[in-house]
Amino acid sequence: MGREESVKAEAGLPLFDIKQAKGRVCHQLFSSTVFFGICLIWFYRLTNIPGAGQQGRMSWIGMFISELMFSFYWILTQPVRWNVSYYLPFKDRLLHSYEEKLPGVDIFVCTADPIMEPPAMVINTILSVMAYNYPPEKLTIYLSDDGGSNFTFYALLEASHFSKRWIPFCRKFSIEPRSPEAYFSQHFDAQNIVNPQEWLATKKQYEDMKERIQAVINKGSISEEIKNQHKGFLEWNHNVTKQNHHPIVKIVIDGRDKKSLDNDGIQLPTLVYLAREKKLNWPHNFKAGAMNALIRVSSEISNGDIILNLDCDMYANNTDAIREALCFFIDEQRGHQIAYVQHPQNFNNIIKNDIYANNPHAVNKVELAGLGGYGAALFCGTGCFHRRNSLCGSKYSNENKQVWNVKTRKGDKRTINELEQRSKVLASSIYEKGTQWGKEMGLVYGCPVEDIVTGLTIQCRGWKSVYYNPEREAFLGVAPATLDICLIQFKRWSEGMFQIFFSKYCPFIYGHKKIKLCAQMGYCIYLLWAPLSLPTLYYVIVPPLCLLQGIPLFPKVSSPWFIPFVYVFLSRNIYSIVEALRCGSTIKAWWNLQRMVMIRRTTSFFFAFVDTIIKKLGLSQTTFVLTAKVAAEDVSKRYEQQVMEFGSSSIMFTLIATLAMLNLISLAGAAVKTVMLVEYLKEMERLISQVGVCALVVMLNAPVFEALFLRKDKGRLPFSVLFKSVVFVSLACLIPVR
Ligand SMILES: O=c1ccn([C@@H]2O[C@H](COP(=O)(O)OP(=O)(O)O[C@H]3O[C@H](CO)[C@@H](O)[C@H](O)[C@H]3O)[C@@H](O)[C@H]2O)c(=O)[nH]1
Ligand SMILES: [Mn+2]
Repeated sequence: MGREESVKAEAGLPLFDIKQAKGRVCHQLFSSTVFFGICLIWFYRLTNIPGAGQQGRMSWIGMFISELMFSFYWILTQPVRWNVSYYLPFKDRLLHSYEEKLPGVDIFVCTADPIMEPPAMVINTILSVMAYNYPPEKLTIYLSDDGGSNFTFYALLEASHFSKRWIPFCRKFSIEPRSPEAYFSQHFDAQNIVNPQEWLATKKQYEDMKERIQAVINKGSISEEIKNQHKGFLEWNHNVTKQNHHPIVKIVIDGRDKKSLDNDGIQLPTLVYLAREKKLNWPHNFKAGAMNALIRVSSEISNGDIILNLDCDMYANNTDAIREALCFFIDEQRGHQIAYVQHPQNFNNIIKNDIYANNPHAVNKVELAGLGGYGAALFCGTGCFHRRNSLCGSKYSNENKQVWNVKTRKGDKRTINELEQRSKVLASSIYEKGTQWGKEMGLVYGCPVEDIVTGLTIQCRGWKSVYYNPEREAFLGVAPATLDICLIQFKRWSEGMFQIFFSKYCPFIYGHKKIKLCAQMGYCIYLLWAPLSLPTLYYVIVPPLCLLQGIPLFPKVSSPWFIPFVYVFLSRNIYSIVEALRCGSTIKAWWNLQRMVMIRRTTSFFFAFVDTIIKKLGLSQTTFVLTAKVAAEDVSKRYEQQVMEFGSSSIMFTLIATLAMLNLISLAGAAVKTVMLVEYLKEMERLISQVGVCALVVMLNAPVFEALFLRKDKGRLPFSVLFKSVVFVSLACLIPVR
């Protein structure tokens, strides 16, 4: 077949395929046996409540309620596991038949603080997306700087110069990934470098640039010499602070300009710097506000039909990612239903065995893929391609097939100044007053997980969404490298999600008849993280207390009722190990995950639960605690060595230590009593399950004990935490258990 003919033959073919994972029926059968076991446990709990006045009655009822909550949560996690689906794009078909019809793509990169998100990191993300394999005249990149920092602006200018060398270099040698930092930090075999001279020169230019940026930041101000190079610096008079400044919009590279060429004479993509206006005491709605300003400003400047949004640490790791994502949107049969294509969040700093469980293998490969199977992939805030229309609030309609806008910016005759002036109006803080922005239009305001709630509203307007998890990760970011940061991040997430559950957006109500019941349940796997803290806390507090006082909470080992408990416990855990291994995890990583799950639930989720209630009562306001993307040298070193980082006496750490100590002391107490008291020994057959539960908690907490007793480095738990935890545990042991 000649090219012409093959183009014709391919024109009508689907651009993507959906494959369902095998074993659905098997899984359902397995789920039903576990469910049967759960029912037996309920029955046992109900029929064996200690009588009024008997010791342990309240504790028993508490166990029953906790187990009910666990069971209910487990039920929520099942439907997604029956519908795991994989989406496969055919980018070659796109290449052959649609090259001229490619739509404009606008890429948004968000940053918010030049200290926690170093400009050198931000521009690596920018450079990686500028070098995408996509027609540059159809590509526009926007950097939203909520930090309003001239350092970030300066770094962006530097990046715009370096891109002239970087993009042709990437093209010529087809290099991957296209973030210079990530590329040059790979291990290279000298023989494999095609052109060592050019390679070295590019590397040198990159490193010089990095040094210049670092020098400016170290100095703490920008020299007059640099300021004279670009009139954009004039925007930063001494009134500009992070929280308070006028809107700044600068078109750094204008793709229409005949002079904006790279070193090979090829057009550069358009590059825009934006710092939306901020005023003290005026809500700016954090990232959601930044995204909405980006949507408006970009509609003025380039108005690409497709929007890719990225956090500043998420560099592009696959040059063809745009083309792959486009397959889903452009497909002639099903493409018009799709609002967004979400990629999983992957990180390039995951260490062996992943001590903080930053890479949730089973979530990425099973749960999210299962939700995707119901057409309700979550929007996770970064690594997501959107259809501009649907993000702006339009409803899905079967009739309106999108006509893609294939025009480039070339036809736009407005001057840069006109564009910037108009954009400033759109980026001013009063612009949204009295409009539907943050409600029906753009990202939804008022929630720390603006992404999840926005995704849900889009689906409830009739759109479908795709979860796409390609073999080669499309984006890689920076995962938290200390326990503290992890827990704060999970607190923000769990709090935001629980807020959604309690708001008018609760999937069971808001999504009723709009998304599938199984998808509503799937959403609640995450939305109900916070309340899951309660039964977990119960399970790590009450059994050890009861053990100390010799009150049994589980059936005897010889009783037939012991079987459902063992079955549910073993089947759940063996299943979860198998699932993790199949998703590419390791046993050690799985074990670390169990520890992190326990710690998150008893700290982050618990504080999130409390804070959500306080907020519901109107006592405080929504906040967004930014995740730091850099760590001190010794901290990073301990991270590399897989040593947990504590190093402070935060209230979360005190809670972790207290719970660990409680279980340890209770175990020790039980051991002493077994040896000393004959009656206690007789009860052992009924207490042994509790010994098991406590022992498990103690084993999971091994790194906590190490940090309390053994370590000498700065990341250990301070003595004050040990002291407080012992006091709390002693007090707890004095409480009479009912
Ligand atoms: O006022 C703000 C606060 C944050 N950001 C940006 O939002 C992104 C995410 O912030 P980060 O601190 O990295 O939060 P993470 O916990 O890593 O973010 C996850 O969770 C967020 C919701 O809680 C989502 O918005 C993110 O996309 C998702 O990666 C970053 O690029 C920030 O620069 C802003 O632009 N303005
Ligand atoms: Mn992040």
